[in-house]
Amino acid sequence: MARRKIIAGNWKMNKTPSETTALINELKPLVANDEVDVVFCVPAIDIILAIEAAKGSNIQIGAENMYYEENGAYTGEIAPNMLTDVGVKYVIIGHSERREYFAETDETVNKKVLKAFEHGITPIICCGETLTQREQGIAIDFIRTQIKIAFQNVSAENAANAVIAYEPIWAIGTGKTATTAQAEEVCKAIRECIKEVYGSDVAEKIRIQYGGSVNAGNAAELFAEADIDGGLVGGASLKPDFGKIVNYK
Ligand SMILES: O=C(CO)COP(=O)(O)O
Repeated sequence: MARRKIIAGNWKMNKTPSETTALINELKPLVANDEVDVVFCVPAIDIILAIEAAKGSNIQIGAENMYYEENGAYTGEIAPNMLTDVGVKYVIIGHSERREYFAETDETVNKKVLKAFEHGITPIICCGETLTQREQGIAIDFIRTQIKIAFQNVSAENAANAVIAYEPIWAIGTGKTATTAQAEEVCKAIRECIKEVYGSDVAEKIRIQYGGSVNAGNAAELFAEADIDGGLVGGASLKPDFGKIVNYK
């Protein structure tokens, strides 16, 4: 079964609201491609303007984070219904930068994933090993644990619609991409793990992205792999290069 590719940009902590409209207007014609899902995950304060600017294009807007409670005394957090209220369809959950700098754990990732589905938002669930873990040969074991905890109590129907982003931490923002074989090996292992939990139907449907120094030069080779269904792109998503990544064929 052919899975539709999903190519998402993660703007991280870049671009002010005034820069947002200009960047989306610049990229809009470059990312026009009806054969893939194109998502821009932008800072919370940019979301409303991004949605406005993306109107009439194939770009869907996502958030970079979300809290797992409905509302209340959680200063500084964004609730799921604040995102759906303005038309957000995707949310990145458990990016390694959030795990490292903002104390996110596999357990909070799981709570956020469940909450996102409850609100009809598709989570882009991030996983990935450190360089030490890779060198010690425990990368796949580590990622299997991340995945199993992230999906606890997630129904098969929801799991089939989830997106997983495999992002080796040592490849993020370093210019050091995993080789195509390394990326495919782990994405395949993730699909195998999903198959063990949910069966082959869900495993065949779920989309698995690769992220970590994806650029216009390596996207085509990565996305041609059997288990890589697109990319989560950081630095290169802020430039016209993103158009080349989306139109990688
Ligand atoms: O973390 C990433 C996307 O979420 C990858 O970032 P870079 O593409 O800048 O390496």
